[in-house]
Amino acid sequence: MDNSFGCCVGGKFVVTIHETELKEAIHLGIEKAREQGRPILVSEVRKAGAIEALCFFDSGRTDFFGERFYWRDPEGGFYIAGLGIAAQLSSDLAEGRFSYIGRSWNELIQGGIIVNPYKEAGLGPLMFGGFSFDPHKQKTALWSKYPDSLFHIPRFMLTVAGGEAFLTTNVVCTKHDGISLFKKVAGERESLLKNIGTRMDVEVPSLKEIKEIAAGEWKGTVMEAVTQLQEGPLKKVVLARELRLLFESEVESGAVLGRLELEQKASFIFSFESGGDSFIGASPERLIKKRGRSVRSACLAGSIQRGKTGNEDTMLGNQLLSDEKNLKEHQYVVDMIRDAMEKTCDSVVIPDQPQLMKVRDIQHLYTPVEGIAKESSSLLDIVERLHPTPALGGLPKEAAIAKIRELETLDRGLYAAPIGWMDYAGNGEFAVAIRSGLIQGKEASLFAGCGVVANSDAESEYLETGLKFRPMLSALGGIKE
Ligand SMILES: C=C(O[C@H]1C=CC=C(C(=O)O)[C@@H]1O)C(=O)O
Ligand SMILES: [Mg+2]
Repeated sequence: MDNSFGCCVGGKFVVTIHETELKEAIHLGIEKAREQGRPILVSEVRKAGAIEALCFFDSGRTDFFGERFYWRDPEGGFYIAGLGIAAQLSSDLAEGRFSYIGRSWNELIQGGIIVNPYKEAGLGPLMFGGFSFDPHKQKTALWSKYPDSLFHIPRFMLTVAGGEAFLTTNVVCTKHDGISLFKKVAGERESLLKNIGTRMDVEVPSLKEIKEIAAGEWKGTVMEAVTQLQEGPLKKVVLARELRLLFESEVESGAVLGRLELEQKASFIFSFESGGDSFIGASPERLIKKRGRSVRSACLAGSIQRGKTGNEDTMLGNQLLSDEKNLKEHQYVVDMIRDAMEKTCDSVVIPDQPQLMKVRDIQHLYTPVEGIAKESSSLLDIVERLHPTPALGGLPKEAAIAKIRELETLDRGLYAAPIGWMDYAGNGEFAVAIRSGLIQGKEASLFAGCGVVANSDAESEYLETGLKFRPMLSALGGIKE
């Protein structure tokens, strides 16, 4: 199989650099840091010519390995790629973690010097990262590189929006810095931009082995959950399992992202590196998008396979639209999201009936949600209200999380959790990090779960999780077609 993907087209990229603005801004930043006795964030945005986001990501492969992130939205027109860490917000707090990160972010950007003449969201100072699924769950070594809340403010970031590319440079100035800080950052930027467009094709290495982690035990857990769901008061609980993959050599996330981009056109594509590990995925599920006060969310739950022919696919879709078990699984999500959105929004619009969302490997029941957020509701306030929706946790929320903590052997880490970004104006977007995996050198863990309700069948749920592994398995060369 040919696993190679070229990512840069056109060969030559010209980026015009006017250093004066960054130089002046850093100079001012250092002065301000001395006056105020605290660090000052400096951020400069400029147009970047025709650079592809994945190309930019790949060009940081050596110098910024372990400090990169990548994001593409499902509409396909918006990309961000970050290299290096200008600042980091992290915490293992379990209670109040969303507001802690929100406060830390506001402190960091407060009084910052921002040179950004453009109107687009996702430029200038921006934090990218995520929150673990359940900060109360006992941690294992699997997720040791990711604190429960982890956000990076990149040194360099490429944003592609509305067909144009923008380069952001972020620097935190302290009272101890001098003008050598500018020289250092400008030098890094110059060598970064020189590297773009000269990358070699990267390949996903051969897959040696796929280990199913405790599949039999997992089915037993589903049956146990079904018994408890029949007794009430729990209505739904989402249970997940893991595959562990072994490769011939180290997996380069740029190669995996290239394949996900081609294969999963209707999904969010993301990657978030920390300490040498890389959390990566292709999620079809939006948690929340915010632009100004306009917000969008999605109810996504209830699943069936894709058909081999157009007719079969339509038939399966119709079957899903009228299947009692899946409709129930879906309705719990709609009810909870409506409630969470009504608490944080002035108005909310949700259609009465679900429609189908078809992605390459699976089809889902899908209900879009739109609203106007209250003046006082920040993006993170809404994330906190929504996470986890019953598509990832269950219903009632707290009881379901506690049940997962008790029954599931998997350490979910960032799987099924909010991953995304927020800029300095409060715009941003979080997806639910499903159809995902954690790459660790020559190994990777993949995760998939399913909504268990009182009339679930363990074998069908097992097969459904099999479908949900496919996006990552395929990108990693684990599906021979
Ligand atoms: C928990 C996952 O999917 C959720 C999203 C869509 C459909 C789901 C379902 O039908 O069970 C799940 O709730 C996963 O992919 O790991
Ligand atoms: Mg399901």
